Amino acid sequence: MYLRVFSRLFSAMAGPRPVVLSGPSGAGKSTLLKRLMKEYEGVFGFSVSHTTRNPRLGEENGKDYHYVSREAMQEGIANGDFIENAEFSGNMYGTSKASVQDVQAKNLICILDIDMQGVKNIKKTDLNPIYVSIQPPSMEILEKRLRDRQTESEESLQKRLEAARIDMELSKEPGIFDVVIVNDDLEEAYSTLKEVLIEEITKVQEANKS
Ligand SMILES: Nc1ncnc2c1ncn2[C@@H]1O[C@H](COP(=O)(O)OP(=O)(O)OP(=O)(O)O)[C@@H](O)[C@H]1O
Ligand SMILES: Nc1nc2c(ncn2[C@@H]2O[C@H](COP(=O)(O)O)[C@@H](O)[C@H]2O)c(=O)[nH]1
Repeated sequence: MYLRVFSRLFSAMAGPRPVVLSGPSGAGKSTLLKRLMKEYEGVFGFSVSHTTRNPRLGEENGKDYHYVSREAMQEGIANGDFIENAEFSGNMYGTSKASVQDVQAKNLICILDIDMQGVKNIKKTDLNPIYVSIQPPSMEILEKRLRDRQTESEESLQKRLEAARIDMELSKEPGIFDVVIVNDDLEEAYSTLKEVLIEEITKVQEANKS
């Protein structure tokens, strides 16, 4: 009895669980998370990663990513500023401790959009997120989505497709993800994602009322 009360109290004090969205480049993670953040304003906060890749048209420094040089990133890693970092498609990416703390300090659900290497490294920490894999319906559809997005050179596209093949295989392994969502029909994928997160969403909404 006391243990149950204590554990409820502790989980309320600890704040909402973060959410890790992972899956192949082009599967639809950003599309889904942007929609979630728009519908549930004041509930989610995005963990703004660092990257050495160049900004895409329309992306903003400090909002989509912190765009940094390889040297600055390596220095930050050496200083212990990052929870995890990875090399993906010829660029460095990483989640800084500050980016997660900024969101958690506001008692929001922290969303991390990270690749499979990041997932494996986050599992070694005490972050305790809900792990969601967003998968495309097929390699053919993924390739079409990536090409239509017009953000990648042919070289970058091929590297991303290669990483996607590995990601799609690994996502089938039991125990890595709490849920795997196939993003075929966007409305269906979005409503499944909301169902998965509704408990945490409600917690934050209740806390915001008081
Ligand atoms: N269900 C869907 N049906 C059709 N197109 C989609 C669907 N979901 C996303 N898209 C489109 O596919 C493209 C890739 O989506 P998005 O950029 O969200 O992927 P991502 O997983 O965030 O990729 P990355 O990891 O490279 O940032 C976008 O142009 C997006 O509009
Ligand atoms: N391990 C990490 N992976 C990250 C991080 N931020 C983004 N990503 C992943 O990189 C790829 C490519 O992203 P893009 O914006 O260049 O298309 C994608 O799979 C992201 O999930 C991070 O901090 N750590």
